[in-house]
Amino acid sequence: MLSSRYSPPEFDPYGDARADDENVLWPAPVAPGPLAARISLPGSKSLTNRELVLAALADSPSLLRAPLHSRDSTNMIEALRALGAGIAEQPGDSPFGPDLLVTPGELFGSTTIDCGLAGTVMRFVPPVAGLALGPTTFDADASARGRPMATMISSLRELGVDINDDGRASLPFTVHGTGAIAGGSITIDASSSSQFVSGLLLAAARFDNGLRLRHAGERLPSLPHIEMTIETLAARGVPVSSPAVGEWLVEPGRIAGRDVDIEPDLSNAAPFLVAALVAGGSVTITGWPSETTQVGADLLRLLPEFGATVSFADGALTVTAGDGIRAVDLDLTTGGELAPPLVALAALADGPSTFTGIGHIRHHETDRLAALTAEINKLGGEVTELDDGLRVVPKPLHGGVWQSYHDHRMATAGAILGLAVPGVEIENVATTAKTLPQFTELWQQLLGLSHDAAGVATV
Ligand SMILES: O=C(O)C1=C[C@@H](OP(=O)(O)O)[C@@H](O)[C@H](O)C1
Ligand SMILES: C=C(OP(=O)(O)O)C(=O)O
Repeated sequence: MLSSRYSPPEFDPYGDARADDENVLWPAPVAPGPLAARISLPGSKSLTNRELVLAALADSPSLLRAPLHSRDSTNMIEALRALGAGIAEQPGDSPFGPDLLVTPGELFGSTTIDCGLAGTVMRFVPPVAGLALGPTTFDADASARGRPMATMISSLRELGVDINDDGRASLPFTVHGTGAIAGGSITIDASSSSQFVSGLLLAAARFDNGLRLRHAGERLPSLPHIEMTIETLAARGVPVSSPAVGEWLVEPGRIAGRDVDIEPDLSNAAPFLVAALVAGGSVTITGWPSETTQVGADLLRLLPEFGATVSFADGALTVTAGDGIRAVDLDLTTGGELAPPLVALAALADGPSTFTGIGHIRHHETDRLAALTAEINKLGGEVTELDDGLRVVPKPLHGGVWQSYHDHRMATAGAILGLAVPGVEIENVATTAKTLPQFTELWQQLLGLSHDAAGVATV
């Protein structure tokens, strides 16, 4: 029997309960044998939060079917409600929570918005607040206050929005909305996050003069997420043209309401699929879209590099283990959010691996390069930070406490190692509620385990 220090968090996705609990250790279960699992996952964070913003800015109501219900989506819903959007639950077909009917309303400020830990809330909502009448103050969890915001603050100022940040160029700050944003032509440096580009594009059709946005910087990470923004806009009748690489043009115009099915979160599929390589056997994720802009689709290309076989049939993706885990040399510029599970996998591979193109993940929920290095090395591993990545040399690992740093993907990366390494205990596994409040239950389902009333895994 596993330790009994963990009991499942009581997370109310619509309440203001803080999911994080730093004083709890969750004993990560060791895989009891090769897997034969079929798992369904809740909706995509990136799609849900884009569709919520677009629905709030649209000119008629939208129905979001099978949206994500998690801390990030709750923060987004509360933010948009506070600014005047009507968002009501409606029974739907998803086992993970109700559909959402969004009725756009006149936008008013005079409110405070809690971004929690959500990059999508802190980067997508300030332009909406600029379109609202009255001041809107933005703040976030202490651990997220340091995430880069300077590009968004200076962009909005250049587009004609008054922002008071007391000279910090970071959270907290107040957007003094006047009900309109002039818009125009600006050049930004989005090297630290693609979300600056997405946040500006999502609201740009509502700017008086639209937006000509140019990125001039060392690098542009997470391009699939920008593609996702462009595609969700196109589906609502807003064309985004790209006259040159790193340049986007949005004419002023209406944003249409629409009913939309939210795809399952393919980035949250990563730890479950990776588990097949660690434990052996196979893992199937249901509802896998045949076409998508989600970067999780890259797993079809990436997991075979580690030795897996990937097959797609009847709308489900199956990953089957090969002989062992192969070392890799990967540039993850486009898919930085996939790095934590893949790095954990590499720590169990048959030779040294290198990951590059991910300098920007130092600015995710935590400095993920430092956090992965510290935690894997604490278990006996040998990970070295590079300028823009990590070098991972597999070593025999031992159990120990794995810190999560308020980072859902750090918590799930620890769970991956725990499949193979007895005695790994995850601090604050509840932080997975950021995008997957059902993580521990689904992980037990993955392993064919059940849990008792106290949430302790049993075979
Ligand atoms: O727009 C989005 O939904 C996201 C963009 C990416 O951000 P960065 O470009 O900051 O990596 C990604 O890592 C994040 O999880 C979600
Ligand atoms: C970087 C991530 O989140 P956020 O949307 O808060 O940036 C992530 O989910 O990996």
